[in-house]
Amino acid sequence: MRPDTPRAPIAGPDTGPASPFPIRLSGPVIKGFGRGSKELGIPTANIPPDGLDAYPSLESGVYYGVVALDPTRFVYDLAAEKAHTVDPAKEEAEQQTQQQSDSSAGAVATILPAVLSIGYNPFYKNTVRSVEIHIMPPLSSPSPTAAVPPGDDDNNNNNNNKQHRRPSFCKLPDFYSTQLNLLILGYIRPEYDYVSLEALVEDIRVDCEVARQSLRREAYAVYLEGGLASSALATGEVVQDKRWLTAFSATSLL
Ligand SMILES: Cc1cc2nc3c(=O)[nH]c(=O)nc-3n(C[C@H](O)[C@H](O)[C@H](O)COP(=O)(O)O)c2cc1C
Ligand SMILES: Nc1ncnc2c1ncn2[C@@H]1O[C@H](COP(=O)(O)OP(=O)(O)O)[C@@H](O)[C@H]1O
Ligand SMILES: [Mg+2]
Repeated sequence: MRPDTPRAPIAGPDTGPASPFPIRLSGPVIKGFGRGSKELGIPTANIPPDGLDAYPSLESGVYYGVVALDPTRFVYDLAAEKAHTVDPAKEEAEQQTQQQSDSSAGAVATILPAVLSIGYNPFYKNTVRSVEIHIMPPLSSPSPTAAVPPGDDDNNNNNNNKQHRRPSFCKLPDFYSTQLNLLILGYIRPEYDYVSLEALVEDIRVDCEVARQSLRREAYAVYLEGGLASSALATGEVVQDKRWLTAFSATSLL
């Protein structure tokens, strides 16, 4: 059960990802148990856990990192702060008629911050291990999971309703079967069982904020979109990791 202790606002060393991080994981987005969006209001993109075989001592728990999705299937427009999916069949037809496509011709993947859980979801007592990734808006956008200051709670204004506003989480258009690349950069906490669904949701909300604050540090921000620009911490290894993160083979169109 979750211990009744306060949460640290940042996780992992300030100097940047320490061994075994960064860990590269990749796979198509698969179906989970269908609880994330429906029960918790927190969609999680599940990928097969096979890639973890290379890290047999990696413990179950909550981690933060950065993700990219195959841009021939899913486009996140940073300037417009909007996302849309691409229908591969339509794209192919357009390419055959030599028309220029706005979305996928030479499209480059956008890197976004993420928080993820690896394990058996003790609250739900799963018997199979899952890797579930919640993608967040860029750090330059307002955080949907920021704590609501006391008094700003809509449901508590002007009446005696004791109900608190449920936190909102980032919701994107569905991108099942799209190839997802993930770099895990740090560990946040173990997975717990909870006294209630609300307590689980609140801890995941805090995980999102811990991940965002942790990724804001220079040695982690270099992994994000535009993060290499002026940093002395942008080493050759970081460049290689980002190249891997945003590389998608043409076969993922099939
Ligand atoms: C950041 C994060 C932290 C999580 N922490 C826990 C946890 O401590 N205990 C738990 O049982 N499940 C945890 N979960 C998993 C949720 O219970 C899970 O996302 C939900 O069951 C949805 O599963 P589904 O994708 O199969 O629908 C966490 C998920 C995320 C994204
Ligand atoms: N911010 C987000 N992070 C991850 N997945 C998202 C997000 N927004 C929408 N999705 C979509 O929601 C799906 C996951 O929803 P979820 O309720 O967890 O279903 P499942 O149990 O099938 O994983 C993802 O596969 C993806 O298509
Ligand atoms: Mg899921």
